[in-house]
Amino acid sequence: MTDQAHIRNFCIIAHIDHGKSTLADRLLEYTGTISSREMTEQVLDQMELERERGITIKAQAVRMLYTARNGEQYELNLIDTPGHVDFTYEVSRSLAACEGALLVIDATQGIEAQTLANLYLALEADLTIIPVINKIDLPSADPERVRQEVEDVIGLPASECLLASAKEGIGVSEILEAIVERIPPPHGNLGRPLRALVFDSHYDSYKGVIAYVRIVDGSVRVGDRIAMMATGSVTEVIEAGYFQPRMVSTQILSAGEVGYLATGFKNVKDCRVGDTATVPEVLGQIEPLPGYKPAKPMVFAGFYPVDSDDYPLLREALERLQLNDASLSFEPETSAALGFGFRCGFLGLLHMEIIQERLEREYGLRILATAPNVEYYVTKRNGEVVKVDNPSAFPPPGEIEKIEEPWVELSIFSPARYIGPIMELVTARRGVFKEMKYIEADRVLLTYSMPLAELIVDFHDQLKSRTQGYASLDYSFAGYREADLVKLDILVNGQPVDALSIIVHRSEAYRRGRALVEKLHKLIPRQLFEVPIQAAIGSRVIARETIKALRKDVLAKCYGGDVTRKKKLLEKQKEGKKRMKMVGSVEIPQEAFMAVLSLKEDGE
Ligand SMILES: Nc1nc2c(ncn2[C@@H]2O[C@H](COP(=O)(O)OP(=O)(O)OP(=O)(O)O)[C@@H](O)[C@H]2O)c(=O)[nH]1
Repeated sequence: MTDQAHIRNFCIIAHIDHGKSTLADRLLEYTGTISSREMTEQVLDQMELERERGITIKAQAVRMLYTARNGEQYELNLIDTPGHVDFTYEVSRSLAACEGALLVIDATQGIEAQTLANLYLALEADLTIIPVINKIDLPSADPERVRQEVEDVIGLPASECLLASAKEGIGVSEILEAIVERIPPPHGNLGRPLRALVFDSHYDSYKGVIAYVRIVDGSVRVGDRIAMMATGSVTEVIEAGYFQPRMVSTQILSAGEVGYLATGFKNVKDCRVGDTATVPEVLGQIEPLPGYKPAKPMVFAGFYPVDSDDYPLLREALERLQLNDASLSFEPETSAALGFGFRCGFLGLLHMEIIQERLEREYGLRILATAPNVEYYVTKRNGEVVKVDNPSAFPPPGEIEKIEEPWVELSIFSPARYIGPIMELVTARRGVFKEMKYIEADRVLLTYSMPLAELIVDFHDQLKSRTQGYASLDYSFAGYREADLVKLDILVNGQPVDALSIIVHRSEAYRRGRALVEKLHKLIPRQLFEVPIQAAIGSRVIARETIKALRKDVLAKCYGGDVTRKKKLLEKQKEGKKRMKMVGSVEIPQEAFMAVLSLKEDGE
């Protein structure tokens, strides 16, 4: 147990790729927490997937011991924060466990959308900010320009910026000194009943749910009974400790400290991020720590096993992933076209991709995913309000009084020369311009409101391609607004394919219907008979294409001679079949279900 005056709790916030993980590694190395021999590429990014994608998904905490220039030893707790907009809430809870933050900015790039988004979160949490200008070793680094940016945009004195190269280890000891000198120690009340903030949790098959906690008041010992204030769940602490970076168990964690508690809970739902752990005796008598929000999925998609025998396995896999991920939701759904599957809810598109990849990689499942959509509030003529997270479940048009859809507030950072193309893109997506601010002579911050549904349809890729990769973006949920939306149905061979239905703005319906039908015409392979593809609103067909019947046998062109070639062709066909679904008598490939996602490319 360390006295609070000798504890510093901090995190590192940065835009993606500005060097957060590399700097964390250097700090661990410099403080001897981990020797360079033990050093794996990036200690804090544990999951294989994270490493491959170069992003951090789960927040973690590492304790370092550092002897400062004043001769005293400090316990420095570094809390890692997730680096993607889908995980803003998790970031905010990690920040709430700290008193200070290193704000890492790439000396060649300057401030980006997430630099600011994270900074605002840190300021909301009242953190002391230490700006660190990283990558000064690069020839294109311009630390003076970034220093000025920090002063002009963020409002911190340019003189407070530290210069560093995480890669070369330059500036690391100055950063550690600044952490001790500038970040205030925690001021918890040791004499009060326990209040501990859960800033992350994960499920361990031996120890149950491991909660990552910041002890705000009081203390907790192994064997103590604890209660979660939001969920009301009660358990006994099986083990307590901290990460260095491996788990080190201790008997007690006390006010100001950061560590883990093995709770024995069987599901992270009992121990949610943002909840407050206390002692059961005071439940209902003391205030929980502020800021708890139950995770709310924003993006929904149907997941169907390609092989319908895999349905029970898919359920089991989703259940297991959910043990570890309270923001993943799923419930069974049946599609006339795709059979039995699940409607899953995610925080955002990246979250969805991660889950799909894990199902395939860790559970060997082949999944057919429908195009993602948002959740609508539909008010019916009879006054009833229904939440609809699946386009095929939309009430018939005659029953609908009004429809509301989620909006986001969007900020985009870009060189000024791309303002035109960005404006065009956002306007085409029903975005509403709010504000433009010049950061420097040639860089702007543009703010818009936009429907979330428009953002999840390849917006990010479009933005990148229109700005040659220079623009960065961030968004936050900004409530529901009424919209004139219609359901677009797709009929293949005269049969409506429920999993291909999408919700679109009325003014866009014709264009989108046309584009979708054309795309499907290219994606659905020819069959032995003619297949009409139609787009319809209600019973009105607005677009049609016809896939001609297949006449020749694929093998015919091999003239029977080349056996290896024949084999290859058959292999290829088999490969293609893997992700096909028979819908009525027509085979539809996975790409067809995702076609709606890339529709805008051609249209705009
Ligand atoms: N030249 C140079 N490269 C650096 C420096 N710091 C980090 N990098 C490189 O920049 C890239 C991104 O660094 P990371 O540490 O993974 O960045 P990050 O901010 O953790 O990225 P996310 O985990 O995606 O948020 C890597 O290729 C690093 O090797 C530096 O000081 N100098």
